[in-house]
Amino acid sequence: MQPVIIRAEQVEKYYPQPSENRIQVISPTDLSISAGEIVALLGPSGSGKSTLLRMLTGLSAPSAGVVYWHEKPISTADVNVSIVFQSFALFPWLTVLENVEAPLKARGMEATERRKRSLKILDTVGLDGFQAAYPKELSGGMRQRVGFARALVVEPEVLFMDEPFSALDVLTAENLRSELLELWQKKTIPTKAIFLVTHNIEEAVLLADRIIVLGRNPGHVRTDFKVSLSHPRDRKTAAFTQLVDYIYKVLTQPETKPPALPRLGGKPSRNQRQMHYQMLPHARPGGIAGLLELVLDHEGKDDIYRLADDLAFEIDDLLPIVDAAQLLGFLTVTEGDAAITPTGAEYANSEILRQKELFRTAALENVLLLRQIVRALEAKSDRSVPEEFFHDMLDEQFSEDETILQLETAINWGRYAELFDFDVSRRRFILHEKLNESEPESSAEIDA
Ligand SMILES: Nc1ncnc2c1ncn2[C@@H]1O[C@H](COP(=O)(O)OP(=O)(O)OP(=O)(O)O)[C@@H](O)[C@H]1O
Repeated sequence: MQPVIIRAEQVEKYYPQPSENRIQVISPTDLSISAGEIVALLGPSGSGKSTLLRMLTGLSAPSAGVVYWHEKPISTADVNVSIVFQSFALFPWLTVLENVEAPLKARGMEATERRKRSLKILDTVGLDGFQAAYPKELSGGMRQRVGFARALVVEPEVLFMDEPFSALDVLTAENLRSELLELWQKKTIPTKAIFLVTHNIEEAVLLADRIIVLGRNPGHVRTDFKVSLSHPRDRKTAAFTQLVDYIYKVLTQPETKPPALPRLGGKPSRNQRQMHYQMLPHARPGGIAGLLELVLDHEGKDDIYRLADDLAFEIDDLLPIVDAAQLLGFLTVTEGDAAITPTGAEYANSEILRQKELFRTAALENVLLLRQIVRALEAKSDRSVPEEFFHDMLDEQFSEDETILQLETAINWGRYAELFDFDVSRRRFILHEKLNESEPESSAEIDA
């Protein structure tokens, strides 16, 4: 067991109000950070990730509870941490070298020693030759390298990062992430633990040894688990995708107790494979069409957070719509950037009947549950099947609430695509007339 460096005991954060009520941001929370681990903190907007980070670093005092640093209250301990911010937070009037020297200067280090250390760390993070440049002369990626150099130059025992890669383009972010991981794994830096706040599930799974998911209203730990995948981690492996799917599911079902972590690695079991296809994001076709039109308006590609901003949506409300568009093959998402596919663009540009046709083809190709419903309906001479039949099937994999939501979504999509109808009073699926009359070839497609 590695020693615990930071331990938060029943820490809370609330803001007093003029009235008697107070705004509770973090409810009483226990959390610790041990040597040797990279901990990623995920959670929806406003769940208190940055607030928790600030309390763990000593930047902000908890309203109640205590943060211990090597078992000493943080207020009296000799704390050695650095923080890397999303916004880089560099001094624009100082050169790269002066920016990196600043924290050493603040600690009273003598000039020659501090220059020597700063030049060495600039070299380590790939900024050799840029000492005399000013931040405004640098690209975002280079600026964040300065941010890392400035954080690492003090040789922090714990390195804190608050969404350090989210302001960077995809390739730069990927590059910096793997360089940081290399420094950490080869022990080029003496840092003993890393604490990363992120919105990016894949980033957490790529880097972290442990992932904590916060819930909100008020902020609390929903789940805290170890990631047992070995490095380097490959996004394309089954284990990686299973873990990303699992976290996604936890984040999009804030009211449900997180299920047990799936067994990772190897071939996914039949159930896991099915779940991968059957977990329908709770989105409506109208929402999907709206999103695609907006992406098309933004020249076919945009950052998901910017899209959420434009729509005045919480990111967590937008994610199921993005996920649905992705599942249908209308959108691809890489590292937070959504790009419309040719079919997606055609869908966004078409009139309603053509849209339905495109949706129908995409749904039958990509959504196992819809294929299963249509196939079952076609197999019946009266072209109708009770809802209960699918309810029982889904019930084996999902909670009761989720089963109902899955069926609601399937009914919504199936009706819109004119694949089938649903008789609410008899709770029965009915094969859509048009499908029988005008598309006899659909069963071949369904069997494919
Ligand atoms: N001074 C304050 N007074 C009242 N409420 C505050 C104050 N500072 C922060 N909050 C609230 O605390 C909550 C948590 O904020 P915090 O920035 O820690 O969340 P977060 O999970 O990091 O969010 P994001 O992912 O959007 O950065 C938010 O609802 C915010 O509005």
